[in-house]
Amino acid sequence: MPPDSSFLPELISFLDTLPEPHILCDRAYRIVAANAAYRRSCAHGREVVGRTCYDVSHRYSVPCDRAGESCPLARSLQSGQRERVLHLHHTPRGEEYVSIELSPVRNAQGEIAWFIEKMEPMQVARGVSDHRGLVGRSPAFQRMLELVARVAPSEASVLLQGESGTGKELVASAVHEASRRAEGPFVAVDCSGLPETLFESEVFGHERGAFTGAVARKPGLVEAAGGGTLFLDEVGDIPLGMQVKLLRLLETGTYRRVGSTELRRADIRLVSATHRPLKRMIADGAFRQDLYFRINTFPIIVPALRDRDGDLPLLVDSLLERVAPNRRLGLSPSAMRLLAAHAFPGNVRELRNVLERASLMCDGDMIGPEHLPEDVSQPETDGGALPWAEAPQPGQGDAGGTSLDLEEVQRQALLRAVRSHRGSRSALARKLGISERTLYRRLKAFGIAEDGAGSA
Ligand SMILES: Nc1ncnc2c1ncn2[C@@H]1O[C@H](COP(=O)(O)OP(=O)(O)OP(=O)(O)O)[C@@H](O)[C@H]1O
Repeated sequence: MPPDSSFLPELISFLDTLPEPHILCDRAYRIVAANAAYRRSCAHGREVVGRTCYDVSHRYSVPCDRAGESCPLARSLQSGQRERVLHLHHTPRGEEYVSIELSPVRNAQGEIAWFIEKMEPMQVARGVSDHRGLVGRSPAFQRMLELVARVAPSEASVLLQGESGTGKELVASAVHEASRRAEGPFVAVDCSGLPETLFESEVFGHERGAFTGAVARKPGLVEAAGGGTLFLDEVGDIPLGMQVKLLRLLETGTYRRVGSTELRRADIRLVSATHRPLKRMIADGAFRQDLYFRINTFPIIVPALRDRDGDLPLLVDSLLERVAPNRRLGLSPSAMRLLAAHAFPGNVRELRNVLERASLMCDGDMIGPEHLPEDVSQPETDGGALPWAEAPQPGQGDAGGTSLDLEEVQRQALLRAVRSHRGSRSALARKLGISERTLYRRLKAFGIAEDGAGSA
């Protein structure tokens, strides 16, 4: 029986009033109508009615789930309810990430006959080379981005976990940009560099005369982030004494400036990040469990570069645009092969450093193996490239869960790097794509001496 379409004119005229792009599809994936917002921002003069959604958005000849992607329509047919996914869509502006919400519409017999598809372009990430923001298209990257798209519109506290240099700060700002607070400020605090007393006055502010040197009243970072997002980087480094104050802020939404009794109301959304194993720190008494639950409403693992299959060429193009914006630099196939064989323990930050150095070494337009640093261009002889494959991989082995594995991988890799390195500490830091201060901190945290002493 053909679906009852008598109510379609009313439905289409309702869709026309909605500000976001919407299309109406039938069960055979055919587009029955597109609203004014879709025609304005997505169609650009192309006729889409009568064509299938997979043809228009993906240029596929078969539905997405038969082309290896998740299809919200098939999922909605199965679940009988609303479904959301993130897809890379072909648009007149090139390929874009689009957050799709698909709602089934039932006919008089109660059967699903139509689907309303709402599409919201996600501006914070690109699947093609770009000179700013997050880029990537690997499955691991898309899984992470889908979580960002899901959580961003809410007020939930987000905890980003991942190795150093994976782009946690960029992901935090993507959460902010895709949220309702995007017009407000994004304030980042590096918790690793702040001793306890300074932390309190920096974060909560202080009154004049609150302590020696407090010559004027100063608003804190919580106040500066009002109406926006507060990003606590390296949250695992917050001293225990301060953790309780942060917990109180999150539980009551209020705080006091140092030296003041006045209770002030905070208007922030919290995003935190760490490369440290918080669960193990809780067991060791170094991190409060109650605070952990407060900051970790929505955990997101930011994948390591080695887990982002196929993203390397895209990242290389984007980062070359960033490090040498006025040149049209490319990579020779042999240089690309060397990069692909390298383990990148310092992740995207290390890749960026390698490319920045190569761009300075290369006078022409083509970066070759000779322009790459030795540990990348001569992996076998150097021994400095970190043997990640030999280290325990996240998810393998012991009972501590993801964060414990992550820490063990990092410890092992650092130990090997220190033992095989023949040079200064600053050279090692450069090679790993981290600052000397961060290297020092890591060595201390992992109990590794500078000569590589420490249990394997
Ligand atoms: N997906 C990505 N696309 C483009 N650039 C990226 C991406 N991920 C990381 N970068 C770049 O890599 C560098 C490191 O990123 P970022 O500082 O956000 O890492 P991090 O995980 O916060 O590091 P840390 O743990 O040491 O603070 C930055 O220059 C950032 O622009």
